[in-house]
Amino acid sequence: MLVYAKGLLKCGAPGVPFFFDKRKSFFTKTKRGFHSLPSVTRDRVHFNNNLRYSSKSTEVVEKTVIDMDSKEDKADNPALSSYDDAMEALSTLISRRNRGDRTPTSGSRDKLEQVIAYLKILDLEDKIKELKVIHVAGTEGKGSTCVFSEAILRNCGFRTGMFTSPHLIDVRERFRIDGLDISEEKFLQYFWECWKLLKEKAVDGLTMPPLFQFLTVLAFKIFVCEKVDVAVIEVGLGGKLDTTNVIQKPIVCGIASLGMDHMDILGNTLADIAFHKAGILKPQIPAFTVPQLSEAMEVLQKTANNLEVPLEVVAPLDLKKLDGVALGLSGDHQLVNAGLAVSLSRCWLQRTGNWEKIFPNQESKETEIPVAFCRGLATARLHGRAQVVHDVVSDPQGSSGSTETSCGDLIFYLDGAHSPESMEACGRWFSAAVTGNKSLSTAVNGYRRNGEYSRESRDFNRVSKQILLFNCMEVRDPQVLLPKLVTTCASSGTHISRALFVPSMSTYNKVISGASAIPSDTRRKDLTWQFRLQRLWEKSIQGTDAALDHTLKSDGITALPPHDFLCGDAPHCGGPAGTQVVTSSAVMPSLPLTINWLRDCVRRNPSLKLEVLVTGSLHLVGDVLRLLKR
Ligand SMILES: Nc1ncnc2c1ncn2[C@@H]1O[C@H](COP(=O)(O)OP(=O)(O)OP(=O)(O)O)[C@@H](O)[C@H]1O
Ligand SMILES: [Mg+2]
Ligand SMILES: [Mg+2]
Repeated sequence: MLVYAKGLLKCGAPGVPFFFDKRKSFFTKTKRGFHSLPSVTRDRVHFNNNLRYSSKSTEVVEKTVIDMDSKEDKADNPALSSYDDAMEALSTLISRRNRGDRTPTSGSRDKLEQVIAYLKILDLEDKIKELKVIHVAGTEGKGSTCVFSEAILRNCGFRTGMFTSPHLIDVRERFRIDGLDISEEKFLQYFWECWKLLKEKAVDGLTMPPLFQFLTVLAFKIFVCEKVDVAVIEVGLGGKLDTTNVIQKPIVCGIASLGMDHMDILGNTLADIAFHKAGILKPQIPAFTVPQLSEAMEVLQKTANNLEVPLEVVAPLDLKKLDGVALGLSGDHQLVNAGLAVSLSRCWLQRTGNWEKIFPNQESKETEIPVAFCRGLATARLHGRAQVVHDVVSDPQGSSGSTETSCGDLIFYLDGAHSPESMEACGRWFSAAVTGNKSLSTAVNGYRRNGEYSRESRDFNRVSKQILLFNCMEVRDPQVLLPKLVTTCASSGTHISRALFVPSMSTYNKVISGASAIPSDTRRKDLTWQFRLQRLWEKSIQGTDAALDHTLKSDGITALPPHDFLCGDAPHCGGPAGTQVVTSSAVMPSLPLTINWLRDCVRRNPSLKLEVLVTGSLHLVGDVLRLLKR
């Protein structure tokens, strides 16, 4: 359903394609990846898609069969494994905490020692000391800062490795080599090498690592074997006790914007959070951060002083210095991340002795941004951060293949904000994007179908509606997140007229790939959380006190709202028998049904331009991208 535009950006660098080809068949793949191994015949391939969905609660997927013995055989011979086998093996490493259970676990202080033990088993303990690392912590903007830094150094001619989290669609997104997700072939090769060694040697006191620890040591394995010049590494959670903090001597450290998230683990004050993040600073290794609230900055500065770290606060990037080039990631907050990335990259080049070689005439012009840096900043890409996707809704009655259909427009604005500060950033970006969208020049971090520009003239006759598609994890506080979003949008002139609350499809106990099957919609879901979100929306944002379970059928499945729910000025009217309840929101039974319903809405109303902000959870954003991609 989706077409992306791969074009030349203003600075002349080719745009990086966002979605890569769907997975090639296993047979092609193994032939390409493992030439020396015996050829594989179809009947030896074992796909384990035998899944059952729980009828009870939050999308828990239970495997009816876990055939791990045969997985071990595949570890001996990667050519026998499919990508799904690797995902299934990975899923067995998911611990309680990954599933949203935040009960404190004991022994986290020993965690880094445990990671070092895994590195020893993989013969990586000394080799990772050779990696030239940029290490980035922070509450918001870590991933974006990493992506900008990686793109800058790649455009300066270096072989780059980047490890970020989380992934949205496929676990390989976490591992980029030279700016591209690692190939399946290489992933499987390194994955099984690590898996096998750890399985063999990790016994008794040292069991298999939990998921994030495994992924981190796998990243080290990949970067060492791929001989990257620079390894850009994002902290998973916090800093001090994070698995990535086994890095002893990075070239430079970055601390992105700090805010209130993961308080259950990091502490309830900004100072507590800053203390954990500052835990990545290393004696005398230069560090950069962005402007922070004084409560956070004091802690960062104190830690830096104790470690004799030169800590520099970097101002947001001045767009004028980019010579008219737009950043590859949208939103004003990205200027903050880009500024940090420029300083990190420059410092990395200087400390590795490359700055003078590459820019012999640039010493005196430190304040200028080299052209290679601009190219990196303009071509950096990251899914689900201020990403715009124009959906292509086909008109069953219209002339097929024509861009001039009689359907309305459906545009998704996707941003994985999930903290109060990022909600504000997201609200500002959404408002600016929908207001500026009339010029149709905003979709840098997104897609545009061919011929889209022909629609411009029709925009005058369209009725634009901004609606919200929202979910968040239960550990987060929607009482803070939702009002932050709505008031930020309102103060920038954007009124969100309707809100849809929907459960995510992704599960916390299964690692899936881009090609994994989309769960069927036939199962019943527990929508208690979504009804709570809706009640909150109606009460504290709309000021209504409606009895909201009117759409809930007796079998526990909600009905979809009528199609005119989004376009008319009159809000949704309905209610239990004999009552009239007026709402500006709805709980949707599932994400696939919601996307289809939105498409139906614009099919039925050619004058409607639906601008859907998808936010609150990176899982939700990833799921929507996955659905739009198909
Ligand atoms: N500098 C910033 N200030 C405020 N919000 C930001 C900033 N940078 C990014 N964001 C918000 O945070 C979201 C996540 O951005 P990004 O992936 O770069 O951060 P992250 O720290 O890696 O997040 P995560 O905790 O999901 O790993 C964005 O979608 C955006 O809403
Ligand atoms: Mg976060
Ligand atoms: Mg991240």
